[in-house]
Amino acid sequence: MPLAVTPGEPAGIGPDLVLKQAMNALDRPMFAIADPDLLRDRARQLELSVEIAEIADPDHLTAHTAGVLPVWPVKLRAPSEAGKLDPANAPYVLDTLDAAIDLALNHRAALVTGPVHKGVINEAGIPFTGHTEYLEQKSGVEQVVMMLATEGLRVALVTTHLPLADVPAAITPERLKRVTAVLHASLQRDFGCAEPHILVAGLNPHAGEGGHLGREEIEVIEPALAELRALGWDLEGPLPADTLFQPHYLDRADAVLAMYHDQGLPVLKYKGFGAAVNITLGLPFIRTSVDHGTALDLAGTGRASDTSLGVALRTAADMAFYRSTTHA
Ligand SMILES: NC(=O)c1ccc[n+]([C@@H]2O[C@H](COP(=O)([O-])OP(=O)(O)OC[C@H]3O[C@@H](n4cnc5c(N)ncnc54)[C@H](O)[C@@H]3O)[C@@H](O)[C@H]2O)c1
Ligand SMILES: N[C@H](C(=O)O)[C@H](O)COP(=O)(O)O
Repeated sequence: MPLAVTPGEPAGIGPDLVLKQAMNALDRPMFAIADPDLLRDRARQLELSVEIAEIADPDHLTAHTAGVLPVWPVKLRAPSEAGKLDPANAPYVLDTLDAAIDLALNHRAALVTGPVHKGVINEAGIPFTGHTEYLEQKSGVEQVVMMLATEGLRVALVTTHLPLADVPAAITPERLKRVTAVLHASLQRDFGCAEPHILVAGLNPHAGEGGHLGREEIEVIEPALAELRALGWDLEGPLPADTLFQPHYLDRADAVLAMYHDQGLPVLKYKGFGAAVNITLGLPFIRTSVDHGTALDLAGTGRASDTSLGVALRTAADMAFYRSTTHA
């Protein structure tokens, strides 16, 4: 199965990184879903000699040729300049995603996404909080989970892109159980963890300090974990988030479940920014992504690092291989 790559925001670094990766010898075929002229222009700007080869069908792609980027064409809505956002191209970004989702749902590709600019999509009048939520909605599954991974650490999130003030109310026993179930199943299915050991963070400082610094641990998290432990699952917590990210806990853990975005991701990115991958668990197809944003300051300069895109491509390829060999 080939890897379908959406470069994301056309004014960002996504197109640069896909072109850079196309120069490499990749062990699985890759194609971009994008405007071929955007990629030709960006290749010229970066002085990268990549041949843009338009395709009508990704099914015949059997191997990657270094220096050639097959492209499933989707037209820009307006001319795009590196570093300059234009809300007119927000629908283009979603067009590329929709084309990719359609292919992935039909088992014709695994999806690897470049960074989109959530703000400019909203400025265009389109409500959009992130790929994760968009993919959940488009594929009709009840619950997906955002997990970022780097060497030695996996961090999954109970809540994703929502204002901090809305986080406590969003952490319900039902959500916690659904998210933990998706994480548990994915660790078994895709990462070879037969009996996943999951560290669960508390929500409040010191995991609520016995109820003196917040009651969500006592009233929501502990009862939900007790129900899941009755299934035989190896869940440790709720643990104070400030002390759980240390070898004493991490050495025997398969993943950390953080309650919200900025509880878990700063630690993960401090450890592995540029060498991490964002994986959406619970979809009916494989989706990985980069660990960074659109970096408008670097678009078209050649100074953006493509290492995280490399990790995202390898992770998607490894997951596809693992699933094909384990018939998962
Ligand atoms: N996968 C995604 O779609 C994704 C992920 C994160 C952020 N975003 C979006 O990106 C936009 C900008 O976000 P931000 O400014 O917080 O984060 P950012 O990752 O774009 O930039 C943060 C800093 O890291 C640097 N940087 C980022 N990627 C780099 C790379 N590949 N090589 C070298 N340096 C790099 C940037 O130059 C900047 O200094 C926001 O709209 C955000 O929502 C998208
Ligand atoms: N939360 C992600 C991160 O910090 O890297 C990022 O915003 C991308 O999220 P989506 O994959 O949902 O767009």
